[in-house]
Amino acid sequence: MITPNHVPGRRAHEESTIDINCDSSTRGGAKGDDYHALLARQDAMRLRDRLLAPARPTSTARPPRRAYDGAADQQVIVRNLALVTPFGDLIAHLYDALFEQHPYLRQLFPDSMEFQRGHLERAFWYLIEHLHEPEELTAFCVRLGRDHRKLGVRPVHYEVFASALAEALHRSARGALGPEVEQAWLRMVRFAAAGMVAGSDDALAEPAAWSGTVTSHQLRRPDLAVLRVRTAEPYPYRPGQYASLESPLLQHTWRPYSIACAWAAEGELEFHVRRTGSGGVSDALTLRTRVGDTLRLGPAQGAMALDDELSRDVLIVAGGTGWATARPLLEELAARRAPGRRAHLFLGARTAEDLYDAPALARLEKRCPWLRIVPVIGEGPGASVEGSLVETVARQGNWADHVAYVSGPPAMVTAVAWRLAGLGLPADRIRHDPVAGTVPLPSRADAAWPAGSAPEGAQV
Ligand SMILES: NC(=O)C1=CN([C@@H]2O[C@H](COP(=O)(O)OP(=O)(O)OC[C@H]3O[C@@H](n4cnc5c(N)ncnc54)[C@H](O)[C@@H]3O)[C@@H](O)[C@H]2O)C=CC1
Repeated sequence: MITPNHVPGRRAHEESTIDINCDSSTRGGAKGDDYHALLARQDAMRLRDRLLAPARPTSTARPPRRAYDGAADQQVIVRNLALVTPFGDLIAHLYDALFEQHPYLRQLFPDSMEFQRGHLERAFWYLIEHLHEPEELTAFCVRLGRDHRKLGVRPVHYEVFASALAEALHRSARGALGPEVEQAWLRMVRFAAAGMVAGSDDALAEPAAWSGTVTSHQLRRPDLAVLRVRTAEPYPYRPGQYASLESPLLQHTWRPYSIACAWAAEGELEFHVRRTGSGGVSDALTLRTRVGDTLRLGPAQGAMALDDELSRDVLIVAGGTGWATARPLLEELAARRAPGRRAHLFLGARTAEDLYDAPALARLEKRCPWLRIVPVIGEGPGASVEGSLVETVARQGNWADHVAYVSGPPAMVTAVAWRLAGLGLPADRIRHDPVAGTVPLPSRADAAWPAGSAPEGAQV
């Protein structure tokens, strides 16, 4: 079996710290916590090496690796896709091979691999689609590598992954895979891995994951909770970004939730969670989490932050708990809006009671005369007479000169984004977080969700 000691190109300081094949018996009873303690020690050594090494540019400033001809590999891979699709089978073979070769790695993954497989499939499609754009691909992989630290993934695992992929490609192609196709796939994955390692290296000075204590838990609707969480260490983020949360009730299962406050007053972050079914993270966070419980948070992510220059009027369209993304943006706007600029908030809710954060809305409305708030109620008392959220937005303004921020159910985000694009708003001014689904969006911001995460209710 491959161990880190056999992995080519591995740096000396990685040799002594982690044996990825270790299990509880070989580690004298070491379980997941000890594994993460080992990783933290390894990170500290990598950081020390880095600080003592001569200065080098960060990944964002790093020039693209010109030697890699991604476009050529893209052609080879695309021409031979039939050999290894559907990816569902390839990915099943891949994880089988990975866990056969390195059983210890199984404990880094959730019990159910369903989401994981979906994410990897999306990641493969994303890689293949962007292989001719190395800069964009590198930026994506750098972000992914930073995020993967929370999962316990370390540089050495990428080569192990490539080896399992090679095995899976052959199993999928049933002996018909030539060396040209195999090598194109492996070069693609190693190119991505190099970006992820760079992202992980750049993030060495921050925790792989933040520990947070629940300080408040309010059930605002039978299926909707507002939680406040105080992190042990400062948690850097920009208003509009999201964090992946892991509950101790469902280890290794992470779900993204917007950080619903612009600033962490007294070190506390706010999250709004709608329960989407039984047994999942949203179920744990709404119905089975109490004050005093500890959650883990991945690094803040997402491209929904306000521009540095606020030179345009702003349109915000939010549906349901998508309000959690909208609220911090408005709070930040209230603090640094350019004189004369206006903002419009269209907030969709199933019923009037589902406007679950009415006091915060009322405060904003009172404080911000430049803000127009349009609640769009789906049914019952106060139901909108203008139709759906999308229709109401389309009817109530000329949005072509605005910058728009859209958050909510994936189908809503997709519908609003297309409608706004149809009304003349350029795609690069329609901002939204990644949307898992099969319908393409007008912008190209719909990159794959980070591994181990998916929006609650996402149609992966
Ligand atoms: N909790 C959080 O921090 C965040 C959650 N989200 C996502 O927002 C969604 C919120 O779910 P719920 O609160 O249950 O919202 P919901 O299902 O109650 O929908 C809220 C509103 O969105 C609109 N809408 C829903 N489906 C639509 C469709 N197919 N087309 C057009 N408009 C539609 C309607 O106006 C509806 O009243 C989830 O998918 C979640 O992943 C997004 C950002 C942050």
